[in-house]
Amino acid sequence: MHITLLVGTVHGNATLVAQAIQMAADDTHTITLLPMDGLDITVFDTPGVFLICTSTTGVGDVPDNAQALYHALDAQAKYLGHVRYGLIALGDSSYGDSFYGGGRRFDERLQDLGAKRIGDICVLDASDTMQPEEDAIAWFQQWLPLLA
Ligand SMILES: Cc1cc2nc3c(=O)[nH]c(=O)nc-3n(C[C@H](O)[C@H](O)[C@H](O)COP(=O)(O)O)c2cc1C
Repeated sequence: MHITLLVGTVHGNATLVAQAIQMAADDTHTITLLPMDGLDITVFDTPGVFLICTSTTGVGDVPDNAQALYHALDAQAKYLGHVRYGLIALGDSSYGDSFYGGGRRFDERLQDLGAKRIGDICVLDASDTMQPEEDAIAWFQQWLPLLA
């Protein structure tokens, strides 16, 4: 199965997590890692499933490189009932109510458009883990069988 791994990041933590996931994939899955920069809703026409890996900036906002794609989900809104996705959300619980808000924004908007999230959100809390890559890989190994 093909997985398109969409990465939203400010300082690169989400990219490191995404690269670790890509390295951890077995032979039955191919993963294309795509920084979100400049993407629009047509990326969801790609065959296969999607894995969104995004951090949060500002006060619960999506990273700058994810703004175009996030806003395209409004500006180019269309039914995404064919889309299945997983979500890895980086954040820091010290931000209180805006904790992993960037990931939650994508999750809410994609579900508004009919997309189906597979599995629970993988929340990587900078205040809680020193090993986000390892945590993400452990989540990913549990997530893959849910795609069958
Ligand atoms: C300026 C700034 C604002 C942030 N705002 C939030 C926030 O509102 N909610 C949250 O959960 N994390 C917030 N964070 C924490 C980041 O999401 C977290 O450090 C993450 O690991 C950064 O990943 P990145 O390097 O891929 O952007 C913020 C970090 C910075 C530097």
